[in-house]
Amino acid sequence: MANILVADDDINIIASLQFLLDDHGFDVQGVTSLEAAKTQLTQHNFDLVMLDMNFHRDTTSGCEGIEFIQQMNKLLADKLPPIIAMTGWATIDIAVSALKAGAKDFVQKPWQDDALINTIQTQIKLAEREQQLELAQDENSQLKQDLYLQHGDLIAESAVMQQLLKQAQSLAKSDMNILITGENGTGKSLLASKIHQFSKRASGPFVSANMGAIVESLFESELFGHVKGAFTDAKQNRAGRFQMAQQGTLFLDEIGNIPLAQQAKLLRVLEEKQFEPVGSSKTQRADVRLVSATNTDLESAIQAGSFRQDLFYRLNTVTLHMPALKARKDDIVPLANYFVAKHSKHYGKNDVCLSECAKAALLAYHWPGNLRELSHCIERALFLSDTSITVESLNLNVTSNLTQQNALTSMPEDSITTQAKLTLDEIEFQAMEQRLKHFAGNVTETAKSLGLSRSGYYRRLAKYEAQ
Ligand SMILES: Nc1ncnc2c1ncn2[C@@H]1O[C@H](COP(=O)(O)OP(=O)(O)OP(=O)(O)O)[C@@H](O)[C@H]1O
Repeated sequence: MANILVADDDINIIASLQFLLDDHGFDVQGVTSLEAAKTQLTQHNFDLVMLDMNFHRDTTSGCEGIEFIQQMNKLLADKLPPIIAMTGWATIDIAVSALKAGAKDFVQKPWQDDALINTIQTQIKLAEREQQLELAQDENSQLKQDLYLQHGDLIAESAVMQQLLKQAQSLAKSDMNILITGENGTGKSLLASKIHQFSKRASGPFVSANMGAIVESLFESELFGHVKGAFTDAKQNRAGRFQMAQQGTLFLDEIGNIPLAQQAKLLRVLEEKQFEPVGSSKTQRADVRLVSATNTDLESAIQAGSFRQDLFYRLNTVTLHMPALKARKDDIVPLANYFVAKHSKHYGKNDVCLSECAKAALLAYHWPGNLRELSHCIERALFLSDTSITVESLNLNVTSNLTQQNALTSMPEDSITTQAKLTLDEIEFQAMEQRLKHFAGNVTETAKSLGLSRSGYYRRLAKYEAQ
């Protein structure tokens, strides 16, 4: 039901509008002064304002109404609902000035009921459409980010992955919340996007948010959005992930990283299926299917008091575990071939293949960084290879930056030349990758040793992955 504020010093006008609008299903709040109108507008959400232009018996200039519109536009900007100016007979100049000041339309008193209702409905619809447009623009940029996930191929030849996919496919049809566990780089995000594609919500958006990369002070704004002016840097209305994911799937990655204080806020949305953007008291329905992922042991985190048990139960109606790459050996060579094809295309190389010895080496390696490490390992090897990827070009025995230096010095001359052609970004990325290997895939330790926060680490990683 739409809420309408009627501001007029004549209580008869308020009463008759209340009567008429009530009859058409609107909720009406009446005020007889501009001060009261200002209080209402700053403290509550309205869908429309009907504003008289003169509030003192002896004034007919309309200046009071016009000044009020200008003042409210400055104060509330995008949060200001559409205003319809009410003018008396023969005051067309006032109506024009009101439109110039920011009113959306005007009606002349005495009004015709049908025309008035029509004007009100049109303005409310237009305002809604404007809001949806803003939301769609935010969604578009988010969807572009997620595109690579939506179209990513998923290689799963091992029995364990076949079984997991079958399970995911049947669970996807329900609307249950799903928790995906597994080490970093095992393909949790990719599985989440597949669950979305298998689900009834496939035609809706797939929106992801990395909880490890969100600064705590912006947590609510990121998830639930904010309205302009809600805090110092809130220059525009902004849709949060829950709004962007309406009728689709929201993927919360690194769920174990949500600070305790914020966990309560997420829990409330999951329990009540509704939320309010920061700075707004307008409640919105959360029509999303939640898939979350973690590489931490949430049950231990619950024991340690750093993760809420009630939130855990809300998130994991069902749990899917992504096995580490070393536990699905049958996938290693098909995945390596897939990455060779993918990166070859990117670098314009043709007909590069894995030597038999290289395949054996890939199978023997323990892959602490899982598929992400395999992908980067193949990409780097492609740089160094012409027709065949050899064991040497895979460079698999390196366990620290120091040994990486040694390995570099023992490389053939032309390989060093190729390394020397790497950009600073590529060198930095290699260093991050080596460090991750050194800490056996533990992101917290890796980030700490590089002097980065976890979120800083993920931001850099995301930058390379987008390249
Ligand atoms: N089965 C698969 N087939 C092909 N590519 C895959 C597969 N699984 C993962 N990948 C690719 O490996 C990389 C890492 O996967 P993804 O980001 O899904 O892992 P993750 O477990 O979510 O990692 P993190 O825990 O670090 O967020 C991505 O580039 C992804 O496209």
